[in-house]
Amino acid sequence: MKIANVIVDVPASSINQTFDYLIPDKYLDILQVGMRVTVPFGPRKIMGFVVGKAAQSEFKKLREIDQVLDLTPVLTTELLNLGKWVAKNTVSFYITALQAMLPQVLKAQYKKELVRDTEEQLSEEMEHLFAGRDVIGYEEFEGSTISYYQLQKAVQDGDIVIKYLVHSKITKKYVTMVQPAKEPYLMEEAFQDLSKQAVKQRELLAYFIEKPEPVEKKLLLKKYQTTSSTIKTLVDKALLETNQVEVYRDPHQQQQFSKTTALDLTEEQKRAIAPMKEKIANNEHEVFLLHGVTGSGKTEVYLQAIQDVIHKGQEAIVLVPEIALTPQMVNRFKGRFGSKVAVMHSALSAGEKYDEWRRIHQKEVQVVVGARSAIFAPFENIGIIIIDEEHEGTYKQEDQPRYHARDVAIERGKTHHCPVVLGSATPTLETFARAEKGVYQLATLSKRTNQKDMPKVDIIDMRAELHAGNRTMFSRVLMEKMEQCLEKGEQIVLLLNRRGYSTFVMCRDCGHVKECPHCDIALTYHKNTNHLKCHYCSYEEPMPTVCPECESDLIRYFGTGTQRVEEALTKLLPEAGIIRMDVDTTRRKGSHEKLLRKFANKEASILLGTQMIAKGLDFENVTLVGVLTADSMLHLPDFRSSEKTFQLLTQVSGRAGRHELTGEVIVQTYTPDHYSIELASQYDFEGFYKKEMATRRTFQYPPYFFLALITVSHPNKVSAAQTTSHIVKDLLHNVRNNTVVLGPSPSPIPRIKDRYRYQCMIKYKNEPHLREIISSIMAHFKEETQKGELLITVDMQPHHLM
Ligand SMILES: Nc1ncnc2c1ncn2[C@@H]1O[C@H](COP(=O)(O)OP(=O)(O)OP(=O)(O)O)[C@@H](O)[C@H]1O
Ligand SMILES: [Zn+2]
Ligand SMILES: [Zn+2]
Repeated sequence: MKIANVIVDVPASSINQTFDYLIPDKYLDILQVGMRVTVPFGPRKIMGFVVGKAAQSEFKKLREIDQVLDLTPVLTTELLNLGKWVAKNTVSFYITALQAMLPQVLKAQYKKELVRDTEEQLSEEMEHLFAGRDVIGYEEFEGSTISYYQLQKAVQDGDIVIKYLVHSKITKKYVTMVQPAKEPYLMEEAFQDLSKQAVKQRELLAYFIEKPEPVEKKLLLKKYQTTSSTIKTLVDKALLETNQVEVYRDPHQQQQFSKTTALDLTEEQKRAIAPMKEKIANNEHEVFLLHGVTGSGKTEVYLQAIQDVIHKGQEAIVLVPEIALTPQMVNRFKGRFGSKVAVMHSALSAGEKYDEWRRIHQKEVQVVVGARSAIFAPFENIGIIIIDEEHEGTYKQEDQPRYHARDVAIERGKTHHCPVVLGSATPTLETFARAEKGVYQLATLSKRTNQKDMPKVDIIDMRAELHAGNRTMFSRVLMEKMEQCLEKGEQIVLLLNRRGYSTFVMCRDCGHVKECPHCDIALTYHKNTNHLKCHYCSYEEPMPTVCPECESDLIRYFGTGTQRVEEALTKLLPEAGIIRMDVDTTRRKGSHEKLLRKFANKEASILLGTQMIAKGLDFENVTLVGVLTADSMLHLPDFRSSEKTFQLLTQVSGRAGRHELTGEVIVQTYTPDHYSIELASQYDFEGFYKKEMATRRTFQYPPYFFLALITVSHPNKVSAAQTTSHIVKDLLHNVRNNTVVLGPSPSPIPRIKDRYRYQCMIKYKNEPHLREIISSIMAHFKEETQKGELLITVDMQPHHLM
């Protein structure tokens, strides 16, 4: 097999095919599928992945692979296939999909070194190469006569470890360890021989006679108040030896994890977990929906299912939404499984992410807890995949490749013959519908583990407040409750949902919101033209000056930021400490955690924040939850706005009364009788599901129809519009009769970075060749897109329609 099929890193064109390269002799024995290589491509050298090997090529004049970057594959065959699947499903490039599976640092060039990892004698040539050192540069090996195959063998035997030294600032951390070089009795002898004046040397020897184990040099020096030269003297006398040991940057190093053990499950939990355990035991794939109210003990179910998987020697992937990946959450997994757990989330530095990835790659851990991209963890024997809060939008990647982690999870679950558990108090309609149909198996937890009822929710009509002369953003009831709460020394969570502010227009007198007559979706206010527009069907009208319902002139788009709320609150309740959590206060690394810790330590009574405070938090002293404006999301130009409102209200209500103290929730709104608010206040998921499903059916939205969104952007507005209408025409030619093609219409954000954006939406029920159709339409514009002016992006199953 002298030929390698390589996918090259050129995503700018339509290059989705492999290129053949000759494998130079020196790499013949070692090159494996899944390794990264550099290859000549035109005048340049670029990176690529080896995705196959062959004995022959249909091409005559092949160029040679330049360098092989890995000695062990970074992508398994499963991941290579998965990459193909992702590329196909999301209509993106294979190379882009492969890149998405690797940590940032493996997408770049890096330097390597060889680290000796055994005390045993290496082969003669190897000993010669290392020449008494523990670490040597990879170039030294390449300059030697030792073959790649010999090296690979030594690596496989665990005698030598290859470490990546990344060019950028991301480097590994080493510490120097000191240990005795001789048997204890010989050390004793040496101690006796030492002159009495050599106080420090004697102290160090005495230490190692007592404790003949490696110790970190830094600690040793500190303990005995001495310098490196003392150690060096003893090393020169062959009494001590030092070596470099790599330490993984453990982001959770500082924290203590108190060990937990499995709780006795409640009857409901037992019933929920039983079929999962069965599937795990039998290596069978199945998708479960674990539908459990907030505080019903879903996490305990995950933990005990994972326990089974670990027992079997298999691995588990747990996905958690980014913002819920708090120390609290991590502790629950580390507390149960200790060092078997790797954590992957975006707050880690690139180096830390790489370290965690490598711990997975080297099978040093069996569980990974992480945000979206952790779904690509390079495990090879997966026993369960869990997606907590499965309804969360962050599981959809909003960038190429636009995959949904849930889809990838199910695909991997099939390959590994293992169960996939989707957990949520408020599953998406798509998921719940599948569970109802029996495509997924439903497991329900209907009660809180503390045996308490869900906290009572009061809906406050803010229009009535206004009419009663209260122009603040806090209703009288909320003020009163907050004061009572503070008197009792209990804590408050206040949610200000900022998403969507100032895009929709509402009458402050009657709560009327302008909606599109054809789509039942709020119109978006366009400041530059002073018009209201619908982004689904392009309908538009001028911004009204008075409310069409009640003729009040208080119709406007309004905005309230967390900062303003904080200021107002400080004036009203000067004695209450307030912690504000929003994008501004959590930008710095670790600040999110710090703020939560402060709140947990009761350094403040009120936690005020955006939706990032709605998830996963579990504070026993929180008895009051206030939602300042429940409607703010309701009128976004998004068919999921009711669903998102219902989810958010349910989640945030779930933060109250999770332990001994009884909780209470106040929801302020201008539209108190909107079904998503009403039903959320009654914790009536099924009621909401039925109502919302009917709406979706009427307006032809998921889960009844699938969506695909094509966005075209171009610096020239006319070109963008024309290309889009060209695409619409092409689509209409090719799709089935019951498929709806909408557009061209301007994107909700009509211009980004001086590019004009138009979109076309496809609503379809069954269109088996849609991806091919779209691909071929895109190929039609290949020349233009290659020039860089025109950009066409495809989002299959879009989550946001921006
Ligand atoms: N079988 C059990 N017996 C006693 N306590 C339990 C049991 N299972 C879970 N708990 C406790 O109940 C509380 C709520 O459980 P958990 O946080 O797992 O619920 P959840 O459904 O994941 O909640 P949320 O969706 O709100 O995050 C936790 O403090 C947990 O330790
Ligand atoms: Zn009005
Ligand atoms: Zn419309």
